[in-house]
Amino acid sequence: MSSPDSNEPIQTSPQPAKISRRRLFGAVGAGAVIAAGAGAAVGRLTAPESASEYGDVVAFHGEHQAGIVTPAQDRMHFVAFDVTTDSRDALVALLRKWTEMAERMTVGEEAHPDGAIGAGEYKPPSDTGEALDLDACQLTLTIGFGPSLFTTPDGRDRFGIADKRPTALVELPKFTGDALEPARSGGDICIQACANDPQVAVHAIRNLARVGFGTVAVKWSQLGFGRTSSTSTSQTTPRNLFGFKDGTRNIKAEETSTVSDFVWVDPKDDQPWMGGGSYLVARRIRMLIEPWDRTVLHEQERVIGRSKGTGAPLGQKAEFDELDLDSKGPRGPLIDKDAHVRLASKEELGGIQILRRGYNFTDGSDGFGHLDAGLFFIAYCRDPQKQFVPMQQSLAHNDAMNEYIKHVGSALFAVPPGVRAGEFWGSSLFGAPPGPVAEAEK
Ligand SMILES: C=CC1=C(C)c2cc3[nH]c(cc4nc(cc5[nH]c(cc1n2)c(C)c5CCC(=O)O)C(CCC(=O)O)=C4C)c(C)c3C=C
Ligand SMILES: [Fe+2]
Repeated sequence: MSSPDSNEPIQTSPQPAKISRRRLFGAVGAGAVIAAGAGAAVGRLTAPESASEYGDVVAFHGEHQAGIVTPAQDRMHFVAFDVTTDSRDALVALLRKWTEMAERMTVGEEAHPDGAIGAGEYKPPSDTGEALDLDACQLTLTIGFGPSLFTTPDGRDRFGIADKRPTALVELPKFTGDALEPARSGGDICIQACANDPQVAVHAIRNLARVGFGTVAVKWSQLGFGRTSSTSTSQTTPRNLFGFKDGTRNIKAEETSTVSDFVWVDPKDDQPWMGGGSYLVARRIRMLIEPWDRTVLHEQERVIGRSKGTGAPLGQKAEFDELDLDSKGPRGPLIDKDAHVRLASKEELGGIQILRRGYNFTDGSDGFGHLDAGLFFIAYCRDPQKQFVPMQQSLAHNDAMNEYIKHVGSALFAVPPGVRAGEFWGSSLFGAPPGPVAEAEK
């Protein structure tokens, strides 16, 4: 068992008991107590491989927010909000309330104590109810703050935090080939919900959005399935919608010094309130599935730079063999000059790395008979301007994959450090002392 203040992944019992929201209903309070009381796991090294493990709980409290290096779950619901008030007090009250709700939902409780049925027949229920009977399913909720929260596009400092905006938190530059849709880009606040059951992730976002009425409005949201990265060495590498293993050379939680160098912000980097936090880059990348599906296997593998079956780098045998960027094959370099893995590799980028945590998406078809599908790319980095930007510049200019993809949405958020008992999401930014959650409207 981990301490309640740690969200470091830890080894847990192999078969944690299933916990039902109903059984938990009204029985216990804080996450740690629930985890212990129900015999559930608090964080784990291995990804769940079956429904029987869906009772797992990932600790909400800790030095860092959960949902970054904690093992990537199978499903995601991501939302970006606009803040619709100019009142700092209203915003802080909402962040406090959201924190309290997140503490509850991540251990499998209803969003509020009286929940879906407890407030009586003559009040709208304070929990929407669709996750009743479902377990925590490793739900993680991760919050981030966009550049526009600090200064509005017309230059206003609505919440008195303009001087706390980190230098790294500026809009991403336009990259070659970008076809960004404003309605799928930006946002003042984001919340990433990941879980092993889509209904649990959707329930969490729905209930957070619901209590935000009058303070925030949903700007855009995205559902994702089939994680496209591993964030732990114990997870098998999943496949993306091009059919390739994705995440083989991702940063893994167990590589602690790489994680410190490339994921967590040091308090001395810039703004001390961001110490222990990170930056989240989100890109909705449409994958042009039909042309890809008509492309011969040899070309698909050349574009990626890896074998489709094994995931091995071209010229190698096994998935985790080293990339050989120097050797020549019969028709030129083993891994082409414009292969995706070459251009995104630390070897070609002066040592730069990022932590990827994206999801596949399919949003029906586009009206022309084409699948509207792709990769909802999420990266966490210590400084997006020094990591994501040069990497994406290199890919945007030269990547052979560009023929088959289109970036249609983009956003950047500062992800504050983790929450400790008595704190709330963003308390290091807003400097407000710990206190009870204001009883806001339900
Ligand atoms: C700016 C960063 C990246 C974007 C955008 C991106 C899009 C993208 N990637 C794939 C599929 C694969 N990517 C793979 C490796 C890989 N990709 C990035 C970065 C971006 N990808 C990095 C840093 C790496 C690792 C490079 C290395 O060091 O080897 C792979 C290979 C397997 C792996 O290592 O993960 C695949 C496959 C798609 C389909 C896509 C956009 C739709
Ligand atoms: Fe990639």
